[in-house]
Amino acid sequence: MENAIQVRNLTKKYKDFTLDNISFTLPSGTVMGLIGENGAGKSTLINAILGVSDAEYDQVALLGHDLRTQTKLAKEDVAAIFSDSHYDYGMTPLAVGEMLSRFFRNWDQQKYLGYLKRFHLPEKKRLKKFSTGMRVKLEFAAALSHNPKLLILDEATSGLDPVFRDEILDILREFTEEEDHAVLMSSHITSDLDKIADYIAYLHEGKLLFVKTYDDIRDNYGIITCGRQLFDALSRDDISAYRKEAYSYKILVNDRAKLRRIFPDIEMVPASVEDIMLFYVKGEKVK
Ligand SMILES: Nc1ncnc2c1ncn2[C@@H]1O[C@H](COP(=O)(O)OP(=O)(O)OP(=O)(O)O)[C@@H](O)[C@H]1O
Repeated sequence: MENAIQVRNLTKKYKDFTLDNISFTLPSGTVMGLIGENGAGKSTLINAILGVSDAEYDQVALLGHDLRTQTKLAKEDVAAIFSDSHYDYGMTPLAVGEMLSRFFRNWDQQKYLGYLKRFHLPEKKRLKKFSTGMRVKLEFAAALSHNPKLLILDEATSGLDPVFRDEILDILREFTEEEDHAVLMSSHITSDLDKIADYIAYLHEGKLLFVKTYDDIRDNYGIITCGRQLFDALSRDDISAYRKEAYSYKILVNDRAKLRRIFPDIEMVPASVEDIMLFYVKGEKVK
């Protein structure tokens, strides 16, 4: 299987922030959710991968093409969607389609008109009269109609209502059924990622804390609630992060089965992606 995205040792420095030596791979045919608190560096990473902002790196390859030496090829089959439209607000959807048909060799006008209808977007209304959600829907219609192989979404779904978000998740699921397609999506709506992500990449304060399969997270992470005695008895290696409460500890662990073997009576529940974020941001870190 080819990789849709390959990033090796990417660093981007701002005055007060460093995106620090990021490496990861997104295999084709899969969806990766990029999570992290506000200011963690998600947009900075996405912009660097798209070549929108410059960054230092050993390698960035999109759909097998090197971003530095094969820039045009690398970007050709990539579509990026953000949380608002980047088209001129004086344009209508038809004018946007007309413009894009000249720009993209794979433009599919019938598909585009189909999406406008499906998303209830008036063909001849100017974008300035659209709501933000409608403009983002237009971005999806446009992005999907030039038949990209890699979709990169930066908080693209956050302003959308739950019904349409659900429809978009269905569309993304269909999209990645093609084995040479892939999606990288940053989102604060972790329940969406629960429904669709094959991989979760977690950025925290400019560092990539982990890239794990969703199944690994679901099957192995857990939260233990216990007193001081058990907290002290646990190996530090088994504690990802913890929170001290009035009379107990809440501990994020990443190997439920192992702890269940050692402490059969332990009070432990599975941890969601959101739980993991909360522990890393608000909890004490052991490692
Ligand atoms: N052009 C810039 N110049 C200086 N600093 C910047 C610039 N763009 C972003 N930053 C800083 O980089 C850090 C990461 O910002 P970024 O937008 O990548 O975070 P994010 O994870 O996408 O956050 P959010 O969830 O709020 O969208 C922040 O501290 C931000 O202030």
